[in-house]
Amino acid sequence: MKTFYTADHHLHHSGMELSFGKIVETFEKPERAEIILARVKEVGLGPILTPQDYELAPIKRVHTPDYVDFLKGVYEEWQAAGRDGEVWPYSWRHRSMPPIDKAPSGLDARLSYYSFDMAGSITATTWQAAKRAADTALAGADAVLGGERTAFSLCRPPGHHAGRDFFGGYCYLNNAAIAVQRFRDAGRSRVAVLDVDYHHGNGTQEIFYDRADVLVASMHGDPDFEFPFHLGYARERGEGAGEGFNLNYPLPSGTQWPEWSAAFEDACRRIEAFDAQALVVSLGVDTYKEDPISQFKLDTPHFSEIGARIAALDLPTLFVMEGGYAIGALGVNAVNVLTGFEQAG
Ligand SMILES: NCCCNCCCCCS
Ligand SMILES: [Zn+2]
Repeated sequence: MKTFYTADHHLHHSGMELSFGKIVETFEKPERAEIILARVKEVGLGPILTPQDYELAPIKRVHTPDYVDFLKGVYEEWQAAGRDGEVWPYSWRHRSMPPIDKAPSGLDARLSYYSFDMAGSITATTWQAAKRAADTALAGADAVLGGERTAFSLCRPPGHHAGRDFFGGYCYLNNAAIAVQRFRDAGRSRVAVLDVDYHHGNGTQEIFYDRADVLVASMHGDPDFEFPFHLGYARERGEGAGEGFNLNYPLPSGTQWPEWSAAFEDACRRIEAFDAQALVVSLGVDTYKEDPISQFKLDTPHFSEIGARIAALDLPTLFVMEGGYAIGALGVNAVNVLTGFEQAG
């Protein structure tokens, strides 16, 4: 299996995070990608390739031009406003407020408009890192389109919380969605997304919510208690042409393998029935029992079983790295999915 990776991910590193009332080092740190890369090498998964520069067109097939322009230019605006440090939004629309349908002009107002939380900041080089993560997903998609049965896009920063025009949850560009659209633009008429990250893939849901050509399935911490809180309920099944093509499996705190795998199996069966021509897996491994910010109880061998079951879907498959914050086990857990896939034959 080919792995696509670029050291350009180091260009994004939020200096801090507000976690349960304390300023801490961000959980989404560069070391994450390095640990996974080391494990890829240790098991001899396959060649490690640097993605080319895909420019902006494939990104703008998913994200709005104004959002892309915003992400690209916001740090410069921040500096022009006489500010240093990192760019942080700090206010968001409440459900009681009337919606606004176009971006305001003020810097802080646009930061609010183009985000939904303050899990991560925007540094002077975040845009570059996010763009290269999208390149990494595109290179993986092109490898599968070129005939590879599967590929691994070791993306950082992650992407599944980013929507058409908003960042949040450590995500800025939706790498998995950009890969899905790459498959669609190459003529794969139906593409499935399987989001196994602990958190609901709210960005991916939003991007494909009104579409029947992309089936999105996510099993995750119930939004009644878990980030991203505001959505991820089973009643959210898509809208318009997309009705029935969005599958949410919210699960309770403390969920263990039997319950998690039952939801996962149902999602796999729905993907089999969808008759997709390609599969994109949003590979988060924060479902692990010792993940510092998550509440599920999967264990390291379970990640091999996840990979084996995905292989049984018998689809051209792209794995796109998302979350996973238990630094000690992150490499083994993430790569177990990939070796589990390969060993299933
Ligand atoms: N500060 C602790 C809560 C972190 N909230 C954002 C979680 C994003 C997970 C991305 S997979
Ligand atoms: Zn997550």
